[in-house]
Parts: sequence; structure tokens; C-alpha cells
Amino acid sequence: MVTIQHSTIHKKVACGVEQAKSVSRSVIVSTSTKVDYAIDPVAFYRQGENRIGERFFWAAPNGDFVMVGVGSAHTLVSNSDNCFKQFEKDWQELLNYSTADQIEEPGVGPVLFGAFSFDPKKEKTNLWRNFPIAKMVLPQHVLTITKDECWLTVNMMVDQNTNAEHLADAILKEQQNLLQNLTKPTYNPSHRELTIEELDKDEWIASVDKVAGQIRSSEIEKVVLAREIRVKSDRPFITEEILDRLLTEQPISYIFALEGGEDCFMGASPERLVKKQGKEAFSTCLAGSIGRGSTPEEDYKLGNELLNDAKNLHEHEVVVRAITSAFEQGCERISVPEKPILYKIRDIQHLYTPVVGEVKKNVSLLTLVEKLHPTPALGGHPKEEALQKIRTIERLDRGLYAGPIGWLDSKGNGEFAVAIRSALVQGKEASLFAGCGIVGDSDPASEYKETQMKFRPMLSALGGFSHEFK
Ligand SMILES: C=C(O[C@H]1C=CC=C(C(=O)O)[C@@H]1O)C(=O)O
Ligand SMILES: [Mg+2]
Repeated sequence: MVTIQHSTIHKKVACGVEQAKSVSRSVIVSTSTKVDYAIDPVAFYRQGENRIGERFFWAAPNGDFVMVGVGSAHTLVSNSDNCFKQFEKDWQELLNYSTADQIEEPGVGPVLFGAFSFDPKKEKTNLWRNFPIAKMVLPQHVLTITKDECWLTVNMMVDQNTNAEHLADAILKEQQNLLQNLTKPTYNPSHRELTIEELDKDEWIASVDKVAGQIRSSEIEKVVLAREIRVKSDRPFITEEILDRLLTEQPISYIFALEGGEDCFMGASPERLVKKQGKEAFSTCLAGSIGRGSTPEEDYKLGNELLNDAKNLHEHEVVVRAITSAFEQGCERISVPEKPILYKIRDIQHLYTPVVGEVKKNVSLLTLVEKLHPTPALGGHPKEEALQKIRTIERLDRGLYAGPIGWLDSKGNGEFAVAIRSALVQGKEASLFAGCGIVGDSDPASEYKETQMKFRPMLSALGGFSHEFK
């Protein structure tokens, strides 16, 4: 099933080589083809298994936009806290030396996909050894599925010595392999016996109590405290299987996976950080939580309770204030509803306020990400004081948990979610992360219960079940 003509791609690579010669540096050659048949994104991801360590998966809520990447034509890596600005500059420079088809569709053509650590200033542990502080990849092969179109893109980095014939052959051969087995995979739903270790559970509960006390007697208004559980299985986890479950069980969340070496960071986040499409920017304030009811009546009652609960409304309002203020710097004509509504996902319900604005001239998506991150839904308020508190009190290494994860294209469009409800999958083991917004009247036992609910999406997708997390 060849979708790009060999002669077309050969010509484009040869042109790229000429360009590389004239500018004395490597250049990106990118070409995209619209396909008129359905490609299952998980099947495409699975077919890329000989590129393990170099794949990513992204599906926006309701499958409105799906992007899968295999292989790496170029990788941007940063181990400093200046990563947003550095990547912005690197990307612009790469695009200045690129030849790509002019396609307006967001997410088609040269794209970067990647993730940023929650806090580059926090000391890194061995847990995240396979991930730098930040990385964004220009994939060799990209599958982009929008509401009514499906595209395949190949990206190549060529220099003056590239053999156009060889490169065109190799990339087409690999694309054919990726398109071999397009039927939706079926996975054995067999249940796994998981052993769950709650790391520093008592210390975490004590820290909630301590921080709530400090908040009552200081300028700090809110601090998000996270914890980790380590899960062990009798056999290796299969990331395709986990993706498949997440897509079925968490249809209105962002489903993501990013590989690093043998490890895979993945999750189902309900929380958008920011999306930019053309001139418009969209963000989401998502904070304040309660469980789901077992009957529609109970669920409605719980939702109503959340909508009127002073502690949760406060937790939420801090986020609305911070996101609005970040938008005021980068956007105009900002619209923010006065009151939150409910966002109900399988295991939990949240308070939700969407924020929309028109992006000011020359404000990029990465600039918005930098201004917004971390919102008080993940960090706290005031930002720096809350981060400092998290650095000293939290025992885990958050790594990419709660950091921005997403994509951007060559036209400035893209979207980032905050990587919560997530896990770092490492062979037969996985670390899961969950945090809670702590305010002055936080009750440690209820915050603990809230983290248990937030572990459920990933625990269930890993194929496990545990009474303590019911
Ligand atoms: C930090 C997390 O959730 C945030 C998002 C929604 C609700 C939250 C809350 O009610 O505490 C948190 O701010 C997490 O899931 O790890
Ligand atoms: Mg909360």
C-alpha cells in the first residue's frame, strides 16, 4: 500500500540535498499525503515496534485529533530551565531551513511532539534516567487524524552528503511496514495481579496537614502535593494494550504516550494547558474534585455538593485567577465564564472553567506554555513560593508528571495538556503519580482519598484492580 510515489520523494530529497549544499547545513525535507482509508492509530503505533524508544501517541478528547509519531528525524533536548525559549529558537531555525508541502491543516507537515519536566530545578533521580528535563521530537513518520481527514507525513533531515536514492528507498520501505497491519488490534483483557506499594504514604498525609497549617498562617494560598505508588506485575506491561484501554475507558481525556529508551510515560489527562489554533488560544481551569456516584441521583447530588463547596471553589478560583492573568499578558479579548461547571470523567468529577482569548501578535504557543506552567492546579499560588515548598517537602521525583506534554506544528498551531493521571511504565513495573490542591482547610484524610481516585484511570488501564483504590 504505497501512498507516496518513489519518484516524488526522491525528487524532494534531491532538492533538499541541493539546498543543504547551498546553505552548508542540514535541512528538513517534509512531505505529506492525504489517505482516503482509515488507519487505526494504535495499530500504527504497534507497527512501529522496531523503533521502540522513538514513538509517541496523542489523542485529544473524543478522538477529535490524533497524532502518532514513529522514529526521530531530529530531537531537541534540554537539561536546563530555559527549555521553552531554547526550543522556540531551535524550531524556528529548523523551519527556516526546511522544504515542506504547503498544507494548512493543523498538525500536518513538520511537527514537534514532546514533554517538559514539571520542575527543572528539582534534583533528578534515577527513576527518570531515560528522559531529559525536556525533549521534543520531529518524528520521521507521523499519522495525523483530524475529524474528517487522515494524513501521513514523512520528515527527514538531509545534508550535503545524503544519498537521495537510498534515503527515499529506506523511508518508503519503513512507511510500507507501518501500513502493514492496519486493523484494530484486539487485546486479551486478562486481569493482572498487581502488587501496589504506596511510597511514603504516612509522610504524605502528615505533609498535607503541615502545609495546610502553614497556608493558614502565611502568604501562601495553595500548594499542590503529589505522591507516587509503585506497581509491579508478574509480566511486562504492553503499552499498546494500555493505550487501547485508556482510549476506551477515558474517552474525554487526552491520551498520551512518550517513549524514552525502554520506558514509556503515558496517561489520560482531563486537563488542557493550552491550545493554539490560528489566532485563538484556549486553556482550561480544572481543579476541585469529588467522586462519582453509583446511581445517577447520587452522582447528581455529589456534583451539586462540589459546585457549592467553599474549599473546592477556592481551590478552583486560584487557578482561574492565575490562568486569566497569564492570558492577559499574551492575549486580548479574553473570555472567562463567571462560574465553573462540572467535568465528569469515569472515576472522578471536577470543577471546570474554560478560558479563551485572541493571541497577541508574535506570541507563540511555547510562550503561552511558559507563562502558564505550572498553573496552581499543579503547582500552587504564589507560583515561586509554592514551587519552593514542593521542592522541599515532596519526596518523589515528579519528572514529567504534571508538566506540559503536547505538540506544535510549523504554522504555530498546537496543543499541550498537563501530564496528570499518568504513569512511568518500566517493563514489569510502573510508577503512578497523583496530587491534590492543598488549601488552608484541606483535610488530610479526604485529600488522601482524592489521590486514590486519581490513581484509578492508570491502575485500571494497567490491567489491575485493587480494593483500596475503589
Ligand atoms: C494534580 C492533579 O489534579 C489536579 C487537577 C484537577 C483537580 C485537582 C484537585 O482537585 O486537587 C488537581 O489540582 C492530579 O491528578 O495529579
Ligand atoms: Mg482537590
